[in-house]
Amino acid sequence: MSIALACDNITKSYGATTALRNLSLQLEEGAIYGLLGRNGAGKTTLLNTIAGGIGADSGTIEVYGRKLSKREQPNACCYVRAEFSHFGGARVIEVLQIAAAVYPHWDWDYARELLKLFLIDPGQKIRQLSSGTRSLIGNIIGLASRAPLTLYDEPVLGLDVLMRERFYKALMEDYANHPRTILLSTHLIDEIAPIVEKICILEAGSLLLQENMEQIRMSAYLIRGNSEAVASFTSGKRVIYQEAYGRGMLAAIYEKLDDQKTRFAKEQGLSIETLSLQKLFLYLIEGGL
Ligand SMILES: Nc1ncnc2c1ncn2[C@@H]1O[C@H](COP(=O)(O)OP(=O)(O)OP(=O)(O)O)[C@@H](O)[C@H]1O
Repeated sequence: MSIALACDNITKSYGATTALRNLSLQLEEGAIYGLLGRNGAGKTTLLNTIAGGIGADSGTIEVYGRKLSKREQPNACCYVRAEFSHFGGARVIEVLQIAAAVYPHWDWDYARELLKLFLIDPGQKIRQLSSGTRSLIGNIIGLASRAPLTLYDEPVLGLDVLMRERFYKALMEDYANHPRTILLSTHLIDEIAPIVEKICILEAGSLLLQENMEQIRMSAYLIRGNSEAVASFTSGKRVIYQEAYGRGMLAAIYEKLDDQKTRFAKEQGLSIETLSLQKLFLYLIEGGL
């Protein structure tokens, strides 16, 4: 599997605030990645640094094996910012014409299809659109650009549930037909869990976890029961969070459990549940263990 993006040891500070701290990250070609992190974790700074909008203080970025110079905007990359607010006086169609000129793989038929899907009048001016619809313009550009590396910063921010579902479906379908590398930040963690193949969690400017969703589904569990039994079962396993729970204990673990181990836990009177991505995220951040 070849590497689409390699960030090596990136640090970026804004005055006294360090937004990215010695961050290293590799994205494989042909995969959808979810970029998670709480407010201020550094997601936008990372995306904007990759896209060349911000220069890192140190570290290197390679896109498809080519090292970028500071603030270089990689040709292969389309970066969709959180709130599309450019060219307020221009009409939607004019903005798409600009995008068509910028992105070599642009697909006009698909862009028109997306305008219909998202119920957008191409003759309307950007500044007349609601903020959710403006986000959709950015998403149309991200999809129709077919850029080999597409970065979305909170693409569903401000979208109603219907438009969110339409966007997720369009993303999945188009990705299936035109595989590329997509990195997508969001706070709606459980919504993107079925869509992304891998996740990257940022915490305080560093990469806390990078993992396949498949691996997460097999490894993230919540164990509940009598304190001694929980302690004994989780001993030697990666416990990411624990707390007193009623008269017993609750522990979130990150460890593959085979049928034998699950059976054994149940025999000890413990309850075992798989953790959703959102819960895993919460326990990782809360626990810090
Ligand atoms: N232009 C700026 N000047 C000063 N500090 C900044 C600037 N942009 C970001 N920061 C700070 O850098 C840190 C990372 O911010 P960033 O916007 O990258 O986080 P984020 O993960 O995208 O957050 P959110 O989920 O809230 O959008 C925060 O502490 C933020 O306050």
